[in-house]
Amino acid sequence: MIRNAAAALALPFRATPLVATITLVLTVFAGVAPASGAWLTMLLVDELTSGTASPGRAAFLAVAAALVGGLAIALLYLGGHLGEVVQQRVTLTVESRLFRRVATLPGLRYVEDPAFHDRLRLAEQAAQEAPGTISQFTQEVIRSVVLLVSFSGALLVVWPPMTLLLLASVVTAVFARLATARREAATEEAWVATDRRRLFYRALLTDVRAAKEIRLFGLGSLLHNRMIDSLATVSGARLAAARRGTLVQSALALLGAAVGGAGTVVVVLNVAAGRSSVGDLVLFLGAVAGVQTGLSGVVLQLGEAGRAVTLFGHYLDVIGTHDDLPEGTGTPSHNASIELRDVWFRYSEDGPWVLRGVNLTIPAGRAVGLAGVNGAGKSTLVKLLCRFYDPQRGTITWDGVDLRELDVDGLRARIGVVFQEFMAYDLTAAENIGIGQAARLDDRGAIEAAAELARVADTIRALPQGFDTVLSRTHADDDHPGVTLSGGQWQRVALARCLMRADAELMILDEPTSGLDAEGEHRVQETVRRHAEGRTRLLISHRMSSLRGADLIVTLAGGRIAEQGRHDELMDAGGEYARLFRLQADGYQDARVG
Ligand SMILES: Nc1ncnc2c1ncn2[C@@H]1O[C@H](COP(=O)(O)OP(=O)(O)OP(=O)(O)O)[C@@H](O)[C@H]1O
Repeated sequence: MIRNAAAALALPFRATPLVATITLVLTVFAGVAPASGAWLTMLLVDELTSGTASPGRAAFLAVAAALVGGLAIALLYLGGHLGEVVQQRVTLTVESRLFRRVATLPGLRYVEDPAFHDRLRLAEQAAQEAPGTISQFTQEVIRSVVLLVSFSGALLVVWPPMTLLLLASVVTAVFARLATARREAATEEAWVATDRRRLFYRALLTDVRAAKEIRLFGLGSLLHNRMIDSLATVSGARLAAARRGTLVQSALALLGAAVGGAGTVVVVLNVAAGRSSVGDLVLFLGAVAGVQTGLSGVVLQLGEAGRAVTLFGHYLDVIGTHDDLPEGTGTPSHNASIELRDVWFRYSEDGPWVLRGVNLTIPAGRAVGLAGVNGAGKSTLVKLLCRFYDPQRGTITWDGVDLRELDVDGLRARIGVVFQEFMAYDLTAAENIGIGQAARLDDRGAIEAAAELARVADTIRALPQGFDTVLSRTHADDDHPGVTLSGGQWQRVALARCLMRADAELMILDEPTSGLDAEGEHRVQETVRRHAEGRTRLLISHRMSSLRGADLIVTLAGGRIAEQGRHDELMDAGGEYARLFRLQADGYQDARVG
């Protein structure tokens, strides 16, 4: 808690040292002003009721009291504005640090972990709320501490026990508020998973990709009910926490009023008995009102700040998250010969093994076809080659060097991939292709050449704004009307994106032509074959005919390599490959086909 609060408090000074310091100084002045005003008013009342009042002195005191009052208000506004400046800078700093950490996580472990997403949501919430809440609270505390100290000094002069009584009620209120804040933060943490489901249903209801199924299967009410149920559960829990907090606050406010009232009676009796002056009474009333108002502000904000500080811990956790893969430093050679030795892999410690001792050589410059039933582990193997995870046992080497020893960005720069679940970005056609090599995002020649290779260039040129057409209906506007491509056209765009990496030594194509029409598939395969000649290729497909021309065909079954060889060898062997090949070939037999 203390570590979180210290880090949160240090943030404004890190984000904008000068403005934060000026704000701090102004805040101290703003705290001193009310007590100075009350003191001057006491002197004025005593002057007027002394019986020997000097008009010049009285007028001076009146002007001074008015000036101090005006200055206090001006300082309050100025401090408020500077506080806003600090808050904006801090928000920028924390958001930047948070998402830099997320953007630079090398592996997929955290991104696939729901607990990490929950922490990230809490961290983002804290990053947005905490700096403002905490810096406002800090200002309030400084102002109130100065106020409390200065008025306590004044109270000590009038009636010392009152100072102790007020301080005691302050300490009680502070502890009660902190306990409530902790409960509120715990509520937030406990319900974040439920809230995640609410957001999931909410996103589904508005997702254009889900819209067809939601309508056809009539899922609208179901999803809506689930979303509202999640919301009701979370808001019920929040209300319960808030209710307890309000009860405690009200009780404390009554206690404060009783203490103030009792003190006032004592001082009034003292004035009536002639032991204190009327000025003392004025100062006392001003002090009690000032301290109670100031403190109720602090105590109210204390709840918000306490909650923000607790949640801020998640922000510190996220930015302090260690890489999910150990860092390598080696540069991969240009010779992409790949070797898997007894590779075992599973997605979680208690999950089933997906790969169970895979041994495979992918020779440099050769094409290897990979086949296997659904769930055999083909895409998993691709993810290991891209080093999104490390195998639990065994090694994968690139030209003899373990992937763990290579710089991960350097390794990935040498690989061009069409993933089975490729992304369709809501960007222009040129950007959708160019991001395959971000450094050449503006190289229109290279982008068009890649589109030609993937045989999608003519389709794109025919769009309303050619390569500048936004491939999205969601993010289009009047000036940039968007279009929706067909599934096969998108697949060609993804292939063009992969082909942007003209110098990639390893090309991985995971079902790259499954959505293409028969002629398109044939042509694309021909073009890719010619273009990728001499590079190491891993081709995954359920269409056995696509793999036929590969230098080596491998089938995965039960997490192991079941067979490998050239097409003719595997057909002669009569194993799983031959069985699947014949099955698919039979599907094309028709007496009318010559
Ligand atoms: N991110 C993940 N977390 C946990 N399990 C996963 C993950 N991705 C895949 N799996 C599991 O790993 C196994 C292999 O999946 P993989 O996607 O590698 O199969 P595949 O051979 O590519 O299948 P398909 O032919 O259907 O594309 C499956 O049982 C799947 O449920």
